[in-house]
Amino acid sequence: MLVTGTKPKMSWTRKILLILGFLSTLAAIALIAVAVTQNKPLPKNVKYGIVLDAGSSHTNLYVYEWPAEKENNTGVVQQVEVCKVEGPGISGYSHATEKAGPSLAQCLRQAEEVIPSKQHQETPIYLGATAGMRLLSLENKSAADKVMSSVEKTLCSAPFSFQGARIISGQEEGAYGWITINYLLGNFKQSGWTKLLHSLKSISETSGALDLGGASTQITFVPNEVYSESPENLLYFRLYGKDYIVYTHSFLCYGKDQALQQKLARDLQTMENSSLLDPCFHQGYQRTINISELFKNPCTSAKKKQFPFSQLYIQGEGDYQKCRRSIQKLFNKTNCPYSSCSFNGIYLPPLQGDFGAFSAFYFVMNFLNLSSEQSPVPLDKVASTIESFCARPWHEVKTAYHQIKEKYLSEYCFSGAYILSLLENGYEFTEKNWHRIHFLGKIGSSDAGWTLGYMLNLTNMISAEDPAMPPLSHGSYVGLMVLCSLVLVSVLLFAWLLFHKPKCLQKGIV
Ligand SMILES: Nc1ccn([C@@H]2O[C@H](COP(=O)(O)OP(=O)(O)OP(=O)(O)O)[C@@H](O)[C@H]2O)c(=O)n1
Ligand SMILES: [Ca+2]
Repeated sequence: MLVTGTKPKMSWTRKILLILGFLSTLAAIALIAVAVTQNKPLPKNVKYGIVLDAGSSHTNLYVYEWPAEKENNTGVVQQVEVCKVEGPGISGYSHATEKAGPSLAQCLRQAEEVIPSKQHQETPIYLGATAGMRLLSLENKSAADKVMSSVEKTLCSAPFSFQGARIISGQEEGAYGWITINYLLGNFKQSGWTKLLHSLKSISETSGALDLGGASTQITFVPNEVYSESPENLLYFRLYGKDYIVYTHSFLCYGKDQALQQKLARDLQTMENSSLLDPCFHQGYQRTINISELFKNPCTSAKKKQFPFSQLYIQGEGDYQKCRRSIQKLFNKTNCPYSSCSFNGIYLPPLQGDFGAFSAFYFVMNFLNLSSEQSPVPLDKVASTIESFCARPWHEVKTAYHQIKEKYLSEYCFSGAYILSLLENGYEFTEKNWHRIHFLGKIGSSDAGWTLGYMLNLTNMISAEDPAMPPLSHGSYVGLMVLCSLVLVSVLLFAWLLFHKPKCLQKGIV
């Protein structure tokens, strides 16, 4: 048979099928291209901010950075640099006030290196002074003013945008510490599905904050119910569309250095000679203290009296139980004008939720290996560890930890005992809720402390209202759209093939 040269004519259905196939491939390619280009990282537009934490024992300078376009989101600001200022805290310059400012110069230079020079002018710089300066203001207001002027002068001459140097209140210190840790832990983040879940279950837990400095200590948390017994301890916040009623109290003179001074001032009251056998220091440890210096301080001045000696000679005894008993006397639990108190007649509502304990709480517990989150140490084990540490003779401790500064090392026994007294006797944490305290130094790359919260607040980076976020991020939205479109096209194609079997797929077609 003769085969003609004409090709078999393509049927209409086959043509449509081919066009549909072509179009759906094109659509799939377009969708994928859009998804890829849309999610390509934009050139980094970073902003910086600097906060100096002028604490009683030392000053730290922190540099924070965040993506400019996301500055009102929660959890986007992170610490990129910390610089420890050499020498004492600024309150230690009361006898040479003009030297307080220049002491910050080295860290300011370090900040200049971290931040690109074209952004120096727009970078805000803040200094907040805490309990050391609060005490100096009480003891010698004019010296305190001169110290603040000196640091202000130095910060003004730095190439950054100076936003103020001030002594912050204990309430602010507590509140900003609480904001910092909850911001870093993502507890304010309530967008999309988590928000829905939270509103269904009405859960919106924040973490309490425990800060222990050299001169003051703060406790801040959201109580279970609104107790209006002591309004001065309550703060009202609206953050990311949610209201918070926060309890806070700052105990001036109950930082760990001032607590030691208070203890020594008490011990002196009953001494007949200048030598003190101190159970809170290791056996074999010796220290000499100038008595007039000890009583200059507002935390001890009420106990000032005439002594027949001018120096106090401390001899370590290394007896934890005795040490705890002597520290206990610092917490007056006898009268409470409210339904419940911590100590010294200060209102404390029932403890609620988890607590992040930072600064010296962390330094001390971390040194004693008692801060592990993986294997939390129960309260009785914590006490026995501190007891055995206190019982070790000083020469042995010094050899074992020769790399640690003697000032810190010699006081870890006292500090461990003081922390347990403050938490157990002061705030009444028990064996039952001890596991709710988490000793933390950093959260991610940022130090736990009041500075980040302070900057977030002053730069208006925390919005009062929820930034009305869609339930899905942009990337997940595009990805999901691509996936759904592909599934839809395939299903349609398959269905069409099934019900309108084109001739080309039918048997017998050549
Ligand atoms: N590795 C470290 C670092 C500090 N410290 C001690 O921790 C206390 C200070 O802690 P910090 O939080 O830095 O206090 P300040 O901010 O200086 O004091 P305040 O907040 O009261 O103004 C001081 O007694 C210091 O000697 C310590 O034992 N071990
Ligand atoms: Ca501090």
